[in-house]
Amino acid sequence: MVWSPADLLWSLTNRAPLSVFESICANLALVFGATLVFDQVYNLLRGNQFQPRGKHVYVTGASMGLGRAVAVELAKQGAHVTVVARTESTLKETVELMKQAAAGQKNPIEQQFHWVTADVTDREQAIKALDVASTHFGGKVPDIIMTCAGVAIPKLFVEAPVEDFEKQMQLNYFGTLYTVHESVKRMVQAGVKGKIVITSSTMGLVGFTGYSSYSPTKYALRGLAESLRNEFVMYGIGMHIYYPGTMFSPGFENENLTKPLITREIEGSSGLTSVEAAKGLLKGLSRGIFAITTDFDTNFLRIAGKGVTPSVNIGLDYLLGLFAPFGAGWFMMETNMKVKSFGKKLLKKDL
Ligand SMILES: NC(=O)C1=CN([C@@H]2O[C@H](COP(=O)(O)OP(=O)(O)OC[C@H]3O[C@@H](n4cnc5c(N)ncnc54)[C@H](OP(=O)(O)O)[C@@H]3O)[C@@H](O)[C@H]2O)C=CC1
Ligand SMILES: CCCCCCCCCCCCCCCC(=O)[C@@H](N)CO
Repeated sequence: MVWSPADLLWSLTNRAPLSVFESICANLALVFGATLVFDQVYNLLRGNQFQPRGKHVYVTGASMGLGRAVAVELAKQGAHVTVVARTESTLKETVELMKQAAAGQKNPIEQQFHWVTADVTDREQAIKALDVASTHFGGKVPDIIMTCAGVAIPKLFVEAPVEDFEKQMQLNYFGTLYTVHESVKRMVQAGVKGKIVITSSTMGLVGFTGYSSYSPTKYALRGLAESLRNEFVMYGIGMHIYYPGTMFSPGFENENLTKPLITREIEGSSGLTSVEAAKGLLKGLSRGIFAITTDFDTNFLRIAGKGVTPSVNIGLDYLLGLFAPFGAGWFMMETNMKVKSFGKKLLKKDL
């Protein structure tokens, strides 16, 4: 095997040739190392792909949780931000937090912070909110749209009313769609090469007990993002999708009220604060990543189910992808076992 890159390098040391096994390992290590270096160099050459300073960013679901944290981080980075949700009082709080965050900047610019109340599941309200947000900028559509509004109502399938399925699809999918559709139409018309960032979930990459009404809404967003990423190439509009894992937010506290114990057991207790998640999301955007993750498990699931989604790091994704089936198989077996024993207790009979 003296012809392979690793063998050639090794031969420079004048030691006994590598065995076939050693050679394979060494070559894999070389590819692995090379992709890491390539990724760093590529990122350096490409530069920062997300510069919100002086841009107008429109954030839905920004009265608390992830959306609020994103808005505050953007304020720190010098963006003009319009925050949208249904509750005036908490939106005003977000505006205050943004002002405080912006005040701490090194080279502050004159920034605008606005709030608009709207129920984004109502198409007319969603469109009107965009109009209102634009009025402060001479009628110009925002440069960057980030949709964070969403809800989870975890329950066992047979205990969940059909209304739960409808409600979550209406907010998570259509609530996102209405805003994205209207804003992109305006961007195209005005020739704005903007960016769209939508929020899915780990549950947009995997499904398990308790999330039958939620997971499909987040998978739907994946389909939307995948289609639009390709379509927007013709306009120079950037499309991104964020797959957060657990975030300790007001929404999370709320969903835990209905969450079956088995669902908690499967999902575990680790998670990020909304601020950590928001920072991770913005970092992913600055690297120009299409499918953004901020935790190990979700990144693993992204790689395991990659299909024809653009890579984060081609070599690394491919290498980790070699191991993905083992992790996925393990997770599936473990989860099946957990659910089976949960079922025995619940139904008090053998399944
Ligand atoms: N927390 C988690 O563990 C995870 C969350 N996600 C997703 O991340 C996103 C943010 O989650 P999180 O921060 O926990 O959510 P929160 O419930 O904490 O916040 C949700 C935000 O959306 C707004 N909102 C809710 N309904 C509407 C509506 N009809 N119209 C307009 N705004 C609305 C809320 O404000 P108001 O009530 O005032 O309208 C609030 O600002 C969601 O899409 C969620 O599905 C994904 C993975 C994990
Ligand atoms: C090597 C093993 C790899 C497989 C790991 C799979 C782990 C799954 C953990 C799922 C955590 C759920 C997070 C999202 C929850 C969510 O979206 C709701 N909380 C919404 O608010």
